[in-house]
Amino acid sequence: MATINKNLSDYDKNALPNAKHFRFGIVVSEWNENITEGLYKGAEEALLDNEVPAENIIRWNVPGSFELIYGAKKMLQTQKVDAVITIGCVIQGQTKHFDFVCEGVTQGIKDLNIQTDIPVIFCVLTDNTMQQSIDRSGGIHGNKGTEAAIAAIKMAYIREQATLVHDFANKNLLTSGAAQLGEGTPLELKE
Ligand SMILES: Nc1c(NC[C@H](O)[C@H](O)[C@H](O)CO)[nH]c(=O)[nH]c1=O
Ligand SMILES: CC(=O)[C@@H](O)COP(=O)(O)O
Repeated sequence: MATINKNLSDYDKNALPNAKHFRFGIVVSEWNENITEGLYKGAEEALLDNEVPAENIIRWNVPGSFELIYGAKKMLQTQKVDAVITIGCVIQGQTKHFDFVCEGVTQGIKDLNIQTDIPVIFCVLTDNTMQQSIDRSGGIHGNKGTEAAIAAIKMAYIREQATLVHDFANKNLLTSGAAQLGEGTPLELKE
């Protein structure tokens, strides 16, 4: 389904996990800041709407979308976050630079998701025109920043649950390799 067939801002709050205890890093590109500020606003509002405390949202700015990769890497290495949202807007110019920036950012953020344990969300518009970017950062098609924040909440939850299951299994494996269910042993949420 293409963006024109769905509103990027639509989500069902009741279908989302509790996000109050999660910390989110948001790395924002300064290129096309009229767009990236709108994307950030959408992401921030969606996190706050889901009761994420303001102090649990850490924002860093970087010069351009290509620097989102390094900014996200240092954010997840140093800020004890449960997910990172990378926000950028790349618009086609006269040269092939657009292709290389878009490919580089896409591959770099993909690599972070493979090489680290923290989900990194791709909120980078790669548009042909400024109008397309306006339409997707709070315009007629909604806000991709909102979509990214909801994805960040869902992925932080998946990471939390996967960690619990992994730790539980490691602590309670029988010689057979089956997980031993202790009598009334509650799963303790990791700090
Ligand atoms: N043209 C756009 C850029 N270009 C700059 C690069 O992202 C990068 O900052 C530079 O090559 C130095 O490493 N960045 C965007 O975010 N959006 C553009 O449209
Ligand atoms: C994505 C870009 O770097 C691009 O907007 C720069 O414009 P140009 O290709 O005209 O140099």
